Amino acid sequence: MSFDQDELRGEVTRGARALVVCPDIRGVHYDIGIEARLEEARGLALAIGIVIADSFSLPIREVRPNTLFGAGQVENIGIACEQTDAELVIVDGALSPIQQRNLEEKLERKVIDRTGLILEIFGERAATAEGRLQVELAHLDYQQSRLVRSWTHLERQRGGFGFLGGPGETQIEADRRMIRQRMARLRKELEQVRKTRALHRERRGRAPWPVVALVGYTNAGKSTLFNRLTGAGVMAEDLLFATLDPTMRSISLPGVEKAILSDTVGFISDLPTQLVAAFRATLEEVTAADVILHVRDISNPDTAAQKAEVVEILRDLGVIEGEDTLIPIIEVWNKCDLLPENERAELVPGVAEDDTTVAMSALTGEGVDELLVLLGELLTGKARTHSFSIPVAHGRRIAWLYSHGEVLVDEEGGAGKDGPLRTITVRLNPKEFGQFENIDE
Ligand SMILES: Nc1nc2c(ncn2[C@@H]2O[C@H](COP(=O)(O)OP(=O)(O)OP(=O)(O)O)[C@@H](O)[C@H]2O)c(=O)[nH]1
Repeated sequence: MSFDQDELRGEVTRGARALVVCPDIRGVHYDIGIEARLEEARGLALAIGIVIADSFSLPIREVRPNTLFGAGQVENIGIACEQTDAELVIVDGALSPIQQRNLEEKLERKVIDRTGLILEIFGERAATAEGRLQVELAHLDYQQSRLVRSWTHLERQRGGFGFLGGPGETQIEADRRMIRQRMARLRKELEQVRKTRALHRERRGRAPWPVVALVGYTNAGKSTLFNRLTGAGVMAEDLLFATLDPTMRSISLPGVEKAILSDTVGFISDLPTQLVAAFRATLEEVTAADVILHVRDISNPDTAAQKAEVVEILRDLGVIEGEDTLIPIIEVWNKCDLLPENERAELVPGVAEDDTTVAMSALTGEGVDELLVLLGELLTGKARTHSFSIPVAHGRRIAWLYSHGEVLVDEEGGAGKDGPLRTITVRLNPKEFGQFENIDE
C-alpha cells in the first residue's frame, strides 16, 4: 500500500505548543464575537492536550487566495512563533489546501485549520462504533480534498517531477482511489451498524448501573464538573475504567450505589458542515443515558443561543420529541460564581422551582450537593408515568411491568401487526424505563 494510513490521522500531538490565530474576515458573519471565538478556539485546543503558546485574532480585509493572511501578517505570525517557541499554528477558520501548504512552507511549521482541529477532538471522543466510523469518514473526506489540490507538493516529495503528467500524477490518482475505496468500505460498515442498531441496547444491557451523560456547549464546564463529581479519590476499578474509556467514570449518588458519568464532546459554534454527521454520531451514546445533564455557562452572554443549539441536536437525536423529553434532562446552570451579586442571590445555591434546573459552580463547588440529590432522586424515587402499547403475545414484557412498576391502567388497545394489543400505563423510574427496553418478548 503506497499511501501512508498514518497521514490520515494524528495531525497533531498532545503536548504540542501551538499558536492559535483567529482570522476575523470582513464581511463574514460569525455567530459569536471575536473574543468568544478566540476563547472557544483555545478551549478546543486545550481539549486535546495542546499547550497554547499564544493566541490572537487578525483582521482580514481581503482574503489572499494563497495564504489567507496578508504578507505582513504571515510574517508577524512567524515572529510570534519564534518568540513563543510554538511548533504548531492553529488557524481558527477554514484554510484551502493551497493556503495550508503555503503557510506551512512560509512558517516552517505544521499548520492546521478549524476542521482539522475539530476532527482530532471527535477522533478522541468517538465512543460508539458509529461515531468512530463517521469520524474516520469525515477525516478521509477532508484528506481527499487536500490530496486533490495539493498534488504538486506530494509529487515533489515523491521525486516525481520532471515528467509532465508522469509518475507523480499517477501516484496521486492511486492515493485518491485508495481513499475512495476505504470510504466506500466505511459507508458499508456504517450501513451495517445502523441496520443492527443493537449498539445502544447492548451497551445498556452491559452496564448494570445507571448512566448519566454530560452534554453542553464547548467551554460550559463539562470537564470541570466531571472532575468534581468523580472526585479525587479514584478507586482502582475506576482506574481500569479510565484506561478503557477516559470519558467514563463511576460516581456514587444519594440512594444510588453507583452510577456511570459519561462525558461527551462539546458543542461547537459554526461547525463545518462536513463534520455535522460525525458530530452527531459521537453523541449517539447520549441516547443510551438514564439522565442527561445539560451543562450551561450561565454567565455567557450567548447562553440562550447556545442552549437552543443543544436542544436542537437533542431533538435530532430523538431525546426530545415535541414537548416531551424521553430521557430526563437536568439543566446545570454552571459558572454562577461569575454572575453579578444581585443575579446570583436569586439562583444560588440549588434547585429552581421546576426541579430540573440546578444553579451551581463547578469551580467553587456551590450547588454540587443539590445537583447530586436531584440526580439521586431522578434515578431512584422519581418514577414517571409511561404508556406502552404491547402485543398480548409479549407475555414476558407485560409480566416485567407488573413485577417492577406500578401498573395504573391495563386495557385492550386494538390490534397491531403482532396481533391484539394492550395499553398499559405504568409508573417507572428512569432506570427501570431503560431496563424495560431491553426485555425480550
Ligand atoms: N468561574 C468559573 N469557571 C469555570 C466553572 N466551570 C468551569 N470553568 C472554567 O471554564 C473553562 C472551560 O471549562 P471545561 O470544563 O474545560 O469546559 P468543557 O465544557 O469541558 O469544554 P469542552 O471540553 O471544550 O467541551 C475552564 O477554564 C474552567 O476552569 C465555574 O463554575 N466557574
